[in-house]
Amino acid sequence: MKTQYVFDFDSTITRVEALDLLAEISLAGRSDKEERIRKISSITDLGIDGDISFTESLQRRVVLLEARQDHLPVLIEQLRGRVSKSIEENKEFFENFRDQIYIISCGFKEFIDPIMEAYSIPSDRIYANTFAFSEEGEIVGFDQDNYLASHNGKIECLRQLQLQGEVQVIGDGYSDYVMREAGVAQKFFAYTENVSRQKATANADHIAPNLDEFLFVNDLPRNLSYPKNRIKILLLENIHSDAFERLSVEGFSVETVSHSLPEAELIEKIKGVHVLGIRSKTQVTQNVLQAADRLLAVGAFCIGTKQIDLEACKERGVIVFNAPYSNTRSVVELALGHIIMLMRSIFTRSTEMHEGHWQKTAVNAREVRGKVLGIVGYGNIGKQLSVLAEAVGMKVVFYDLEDKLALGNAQKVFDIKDLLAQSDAVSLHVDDHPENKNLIGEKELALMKPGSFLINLSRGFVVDLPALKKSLESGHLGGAALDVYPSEPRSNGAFVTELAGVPHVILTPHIGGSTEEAQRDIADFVPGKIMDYINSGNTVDAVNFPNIRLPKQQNAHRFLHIHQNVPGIMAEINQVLAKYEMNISGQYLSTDNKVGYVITDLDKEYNKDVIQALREIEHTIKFRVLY
Ligand SMILES: NC(=O)c1ccc[n+]([C@@H]2O[C@H](COP(=O)([O-])OP(=O)(O)OC[C@H]3O[C@@H](n4cnc5c(N)ncnc54)[C@H](O)[C@@H]3O)[C@@H](O)[C@H]2O)c1
Ligand SMILES: O=C(O)[C@H](O)COP(=O)(O)O
Repeated sequence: MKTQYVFDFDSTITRVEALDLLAEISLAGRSDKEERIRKISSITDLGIDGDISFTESLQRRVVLLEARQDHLPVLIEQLRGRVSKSIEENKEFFENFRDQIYIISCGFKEFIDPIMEAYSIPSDRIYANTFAFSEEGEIVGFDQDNYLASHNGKIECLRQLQLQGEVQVIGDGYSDYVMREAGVAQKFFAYTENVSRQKATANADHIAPNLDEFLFVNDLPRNLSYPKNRIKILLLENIHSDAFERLSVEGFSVETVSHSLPEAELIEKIKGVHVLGIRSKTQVTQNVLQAADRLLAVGAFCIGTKQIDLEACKERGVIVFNAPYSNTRSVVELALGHIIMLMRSIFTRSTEMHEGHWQKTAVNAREVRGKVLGIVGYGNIGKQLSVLAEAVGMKVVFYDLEDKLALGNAQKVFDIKDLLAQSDAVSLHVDDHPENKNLIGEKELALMKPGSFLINLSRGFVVDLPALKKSLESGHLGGAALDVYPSEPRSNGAFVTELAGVPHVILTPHIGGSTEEAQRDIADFVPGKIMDYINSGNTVDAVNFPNIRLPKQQNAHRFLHIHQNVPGIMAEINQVLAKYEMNISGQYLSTDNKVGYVITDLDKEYNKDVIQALREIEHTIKFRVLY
């Protein structure tokens, strides 16, 4: 016997309560509109939660509505645009299962019928109230004899239908779950895509945040192979709330933690997580990855990615994204600020003022105009700094391991020693490669011009701090500004550094990239990349993986196969596809020396056994089906 699916309408099929919307239309332009709408909404809720009888709720609302027949076409038009997103996306389910679907609603057939007609559900499968009109076309009431106009009317309505087979109710309110409670339905799915009501979720056999989840649980044909709400995303380190917002709106289940987690805690927390979001503090090690049983992607919500074992991620088919430019400008502005503050002895003057001492002097206060700025590491940040420093009149020299185009009037030097010897300020912007440890040590500091300044906003391990302290205390270096340290705390709180208390030293707590603009931009950029990968398989801008931009596919299935790059594997994949007579509409491949990533688009219908066969191919790392 076939399962019968009984859907509620308001706030389930549609995102809104239709009578609330009707009130907006019928009361438009009235001075008491807001007051009446508030009353109607609260009466709606009282009825839905079962706190007053439904008949009473309906009567009171109809009086307040003062609606007319000619308001209904406007309402229907607006409702068409407010169908729940996942219901719209699974229209085919309604078409294919229309003989097993009923709508039982305490709303009104006058607006439900035309909406459901577009979903192939005929009027005779829709059970709802009907309006009563005056001769002038005013809505004056409703058919009081309809079961659905009375308290617990849905129970009686469903009982009268005498449906055979299991009856599943999908709805958001009290009147829906009581059908299961009364024994006329066997299962109740609390539908929370639009509203989550405590009484409904507490009494549900299953909570369905969208129709995809309902279809997945019932193993019914659906638009998405895996519901998005089942994809768990863990965001650590106080990532900007826009990221949470974007990913949640997309339908993913997102959890946030305000700080970084040590390895042991992350090992526990990572289980079942599909996407991990971190910043510069969280170490994604082999051990963490071993525990990560569902991990598909890691998002570094920053520039640096050396905190992540990129190779181990790749070997496990875990794609890593970062935000390579989002905070570049913020770092540059702070670096320039540090340079100016050091040249003018601003922190010394400011400290004196805080201690109640007025010291107006030009000693050790110089303009930056005409001074030489030495930039070590002429990448994204180094280049931007070069441009801004020249704009304030500095002469720029730079040193990079790679051959780089000099911007503006900047001069390339071929040996770091030349840069150190001629610069009034040296600013470090090298990447976080381990070989850069102690790039600036005792020897390099000794080569710097007497009275010059060192600025480090790259990585803490790049500078030998005891050597820097010695150089500053000896009076050789004029001052320093540090934003990064060899060891940084996981969360805000106590911090100790040997540079504390040393004069002419500016210390900032790794805030180069911590501006509202940068963090907002990162929170937009990285989730965009993650969603692109999860939803369509795109790996454009992945840090550790072959990059591939895929075309959008209509009416097709997409198989994503990640494998070790060994000879013959493509042939094997295609043999399997041929064996199962897959009709391939597109195939894309990208490889590097370790892994291969092949994407196959197929016609809608296919033999599901092919999935297992593809998974079983030797050297397969990960396999995913989209749509
Ligand atoms: N303080 C902060 O909040 C903050 C924010 C963002 C980035 N950063 C750090 O800033 C640094 C630079 O970032 P980016 O986006 O410009 O990186 P990038 O990769 O664009 O540039 C780094 C450049 O350094 C060069 N380089 C590496 N080692 C070198 C060496 N030993 N000598 C000379 N050149 C060397 C590389 O060739 C490259 O051109 C990174 O370490 C990054 O982690 C810090
Ligand atoms: O790599 C980076 O972008 C910077 O070091 C900033 O890191 P954060 O996001 O941890 O401040």
